[in-house]
Parts: sequence; C-alpha cells; structure tokens
Amino acid sequence: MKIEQRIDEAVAPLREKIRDLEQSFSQKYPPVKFLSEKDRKRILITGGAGFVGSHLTDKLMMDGHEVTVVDNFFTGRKRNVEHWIGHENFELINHDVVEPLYIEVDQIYHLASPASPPNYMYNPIKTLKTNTIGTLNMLGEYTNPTVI
Ligand SMILES: O=c1ccn([C@@H]2O[C@H](COP(=O)(O)OP(=O)(O)O[C@H]3OC[C@@H](O)[C@H](O)[C@H]3O)[C@@H](O)[C@H]2O)c(=O)[nH]1
Repeated sequence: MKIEQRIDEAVAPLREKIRDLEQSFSQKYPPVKFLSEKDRKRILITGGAGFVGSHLTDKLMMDGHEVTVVDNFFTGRKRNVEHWIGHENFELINHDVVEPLYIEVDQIYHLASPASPPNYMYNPIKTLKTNTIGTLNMLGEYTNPTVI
C-alpha cells in the first residue's frame, strides 16, 4: 500500500470528526428569552416528546425556562424536541414514569400517557400503571410541587 493511501485512511476519521464538530458549533436554536435567576423556573414535562408536550416544551424554552423532558418514547418521538438537544436550558431523559425519578424542579407538567384510544388499549394494564403509579411518582418525589 502506498504511503499516501495509508495517510488518507488514517486522516479520514479525523476529517469526519472535524465535520461533526463544525456542525455542532454552527447549530442554531430557536430564539430564547433571557430570564433572571429569580424568574427562571426548572420545569419537568413528562411526555414532553409527544404532541402536546413538545409544543409546551417549545413555548417554555422560548420563554427562557429550564426544561427537562422525561419520556419513554412509547408514542412520542425524539425528533419532536431534537431542535433543543444540546441547549444549556434543556435536558432529555429516556425514562418510564412508572419508575421513581429523583429530580429537583419547581413545576411539573405531567403529560406522559398513551393518549389516543388505540395506544391506550394497546396494553390496558400498563396504561393504568402509567396513569396511577406514574402520577403518584410525580406527586411524591417533590416537597412542594406544582403538578399540572
Ligand atoms: O408510559 C408512557 C406513555 C407515554 N409516554 C409519552 O407521553 C407522550 C404522550 O404524547 P402523545 O402525543 O401520545 O399524546 P398527546 O396527549 O400529547 O396528544 C394526543 O392527544 C391530542 C391529539 O390531538 C394528538 O393527536 C394526540 O397525539 C408521548 O411522548 C409518549 O411517548 C410516556 O412517556 N410514558
């Protein structure tokens, strides 16, 4: 094998890494208001990758809050919130609300549920667990929560 060919092969993965880095630096987020520490809330949205949750995520992020989305992606999709991934005010956690979650927040929007009837009936027992144990988990983990 020629030396030039060897060099090309060794350099190819580095070129790819540089391209990825350039892309991540040039990534633009939707415009976000600046909120002072006093006004900025830490908000948890369960089911935040779903239809309602992802629009709520957009609104609260653009208002300048810190948003944590918890979703098990049963019906929701990562692509619904992917435009926020990497933003300092945003976090995405793949988690099933039936399991406890320890996280300190000021407000909770609890939207994790298979809302549409076919999804609701796909596994009725799991749906019941999500709606009962999931809600209890959201209510129980916080000292002074506002759960909406
Ligand atoms: O156990 C579960 C079940 C569901 N989820 C998540 O909860 C979210 C629920 O979002 P869905 O889009 O299914 O449901 P939504 O309530 O947001 O909207 C739904 O009701 C209103 C209709 O107009 C919409 O078309 C319909 O999608 C999803 O992201 C899903 O993955 C969990 O995180 N855990």
